[in-house]
Amino acid sequence: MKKVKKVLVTATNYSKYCAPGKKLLMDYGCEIIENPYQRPLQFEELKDLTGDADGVIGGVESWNEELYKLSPNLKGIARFGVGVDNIDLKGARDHGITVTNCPGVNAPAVAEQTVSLMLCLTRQIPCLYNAVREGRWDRTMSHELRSRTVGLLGFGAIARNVAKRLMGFEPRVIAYDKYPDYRQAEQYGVELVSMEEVLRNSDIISLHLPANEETRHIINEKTISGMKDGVLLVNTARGSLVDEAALAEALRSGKAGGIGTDVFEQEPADLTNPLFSFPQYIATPHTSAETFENCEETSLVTAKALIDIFEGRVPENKLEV
Ligand SMILES: NC(=O)c1ccc[n+]([C@@H]2O[C@H](COP(=O)([O-])OP(=O)(O)OC[C@H]3O[C@@H](n4cnc5c(N)ncnc54)[C@H](O)[C@@H]3O)[C@@H](O)[C@H]2O)c1
Ligand SMILES: O=C(O)[C@H](O)COP(=O)(O)O
Repeated sequence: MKKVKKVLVTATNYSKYCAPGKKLLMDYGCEIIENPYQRPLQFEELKDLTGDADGVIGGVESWNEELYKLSPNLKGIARFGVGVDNIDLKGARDHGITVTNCPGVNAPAVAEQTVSLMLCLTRQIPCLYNAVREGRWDRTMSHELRSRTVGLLGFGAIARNVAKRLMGFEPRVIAYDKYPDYRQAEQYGVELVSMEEVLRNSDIISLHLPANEETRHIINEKTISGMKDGVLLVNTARGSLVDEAALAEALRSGKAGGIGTDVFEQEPADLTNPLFSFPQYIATPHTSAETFENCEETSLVTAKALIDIFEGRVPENKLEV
């Protein structure tokens, strides 16, 4: 008889919204252990849960050598998303653990939230809502996106979905990517330029890069000084891409006209962070990918990846180190 596989799910929102993937795993004969907290797990919590897991459907918690040693049965980590900056991939390989992610699956959801943040900033919707509630009939003027230049840093799956969704608003869209794909850029009506040109020419800059040593604090005092006065910044990628102290200074000096973020250097967000004192700073709690549609699709991709691993097949979305 086939041994029951234990699957630890650390990704949040799984129990309610991931029925298709959950069913696939249960039909295969898996026992599912879910994240008892609706937040990223800490090491101490993980180590108590991972001991006899054969597979993990992972969120943004950290996976490292110490945890791999405490997880002798672990054969696969299926990342419930794209970013794998939280997973020691070499360590996983050395312990015979296959890691997969879900490239492109949550891109429509994240792009939609990115464009929503852009619109909130350009049309100043949160500030104006507060004004109405406080009895100020503040008929502030705004720009339309059709007169703006939007600059994308990174032109991968999410950035392309942003460009596609922006088309109807008719801005000029420029982008920088270390590995430029000119055919894709043409398809989405985007001009590929240098990073300096994105910084210098954009009214709105949106970040769509992976988090790694090279991209850490890519938005800092120096790069901000190369931006237009009054620039609007949107970050739905990772908190580590920005130096939050430099962002606060940019808002204080007026160099930045507004900042919209879904991600933070520390999550959950630290409310003592000076950024929260600026009304032009708007934030969501890492929810860009939290849509019903994405959760269902991602649950299927992650379930299929783990079943492939349990069956000894190489999943198509296996990450190479
Ligand atoms: N807020 C959320 O919920 C959420 C959801 C999904 C993804 N993300 C984050 O967004 C990031 C981007 O996601 P994606 O699906 O577009 O990934 P992707 O891999 O499709 O795109 C990333 C792009 O960045 C480019 N790139 C890599 N390093 C670069 C560098 N140093 N300089 C310039 N370009 C570089 C790559 O060539 C690629 O085109 C993910 O890595 C993840 O961290 C956040
Ligand atoms: O990298 C990602 O895809 C996002 O951060 C979404 O991951 P989460 O749903 O686990 O936050």
